[in-house]
Amino acid sequence: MSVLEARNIVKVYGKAEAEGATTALNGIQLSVTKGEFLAIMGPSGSGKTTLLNILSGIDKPTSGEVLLGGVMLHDMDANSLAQFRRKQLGFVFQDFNLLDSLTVKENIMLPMILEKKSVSEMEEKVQELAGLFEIEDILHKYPYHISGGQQQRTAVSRALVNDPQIIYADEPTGNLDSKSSTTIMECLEKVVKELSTTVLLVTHDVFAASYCQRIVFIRDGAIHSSLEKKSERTKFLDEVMEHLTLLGGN
Ligand SMILES: Nc1ncnc2c1ncn2[C@@H]1O[C@H](COP(=O)(O)OP(=O)(O)OP(=O)(O)O)[C@@H](O)[C@H]1O
Repeated sequence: MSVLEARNIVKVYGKAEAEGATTALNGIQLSVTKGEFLAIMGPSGSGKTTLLNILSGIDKPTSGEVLLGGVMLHDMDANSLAQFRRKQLGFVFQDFNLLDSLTVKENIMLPMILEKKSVSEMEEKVQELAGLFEIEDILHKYPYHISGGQQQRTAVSRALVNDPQIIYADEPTGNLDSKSSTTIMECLEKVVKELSTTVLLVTHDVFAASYCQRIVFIRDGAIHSSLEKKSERTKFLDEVMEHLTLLGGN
C-alpha cells in the first residue's frame, strides 16, 4: 500500500520563462509504500530540500500532485493543512529543534498537547517511546544537559507521539559524530521495524543512507536512478559509494 505518492512534481522558482527563473524539480514521480525506509540523495543543488518541502506541504509545487495516505496535500486550505501536518507527519531535523526551556519529557509531549490529548494518554506514550529509545533516565533533563545522540533520540520520540503516517528526516546525522550517527540510524531502523512507520530520509551521508531499504538519487531536479538493498548494510554502503562516483557531483 502506498503511503506517499508524488505525481509529476515540477517546481520553478521565479516566474516561469522569466530571466532568472530556476527549475528546481522537473517531473518527479515517487511512490513510497507503508513501512518503507527510503533515502533521497543527490548532489548539492539537485533539489532535495525543495522536494522535501513539497512532500511535507511546506511549499507548493508549480504543477503536479502529492498524495499522503490518499489525501491530496495541496488541495487543503492553510488550516486543514496545518492540522494534517501536525497529526500525520513527523519531522526530524539536523539541528534537533528541541526547545531549551522545556525538559526532554515536555519536548516529547508538546505535539500531543497541541492535539489536546489527555494527560494519561500523554504519559503512556512518553513512557512507551522513552523505553523504546532508552531515554527514560533523562526525561527530567533539559536539552543542553544531554548529548547530541540523546537530543536526537528525543527528537525522534517527539516526531512519533501522534502516530504519524510518515517521518521526514532532513540530514538527521548532519551534526553528529559517528557513534551518535549510528545510534540515530539504529533508532530510525527501529521506527520502521518495530512501529511499521514509514521513514523518508534526505541525506548527503552515505553511511546514513546505507541503513535504508531503497535510495533514490536525484540530479538536476529529476530522478536519476535508484538502488535497493539486497545484501547486508556494509555491502550496500560500498555499492552506494560506487554509484555516487558514477553519478558525480559532491
Ligand atoms: N527560494 C529559492 N528561490 C530561488 N531558487 C531556489 C530557492 N531555493 C532553492 N533554489 C534553487 O533550486 C535548486 C535546488 O535547490 P535545493 O535547495 O532544493 O537543493 P538541495 O539538493 O537541497 O541542495 P543542498 O544539498 O545544497 O542543500 C538550486 O538551483 C537552488 O539554487
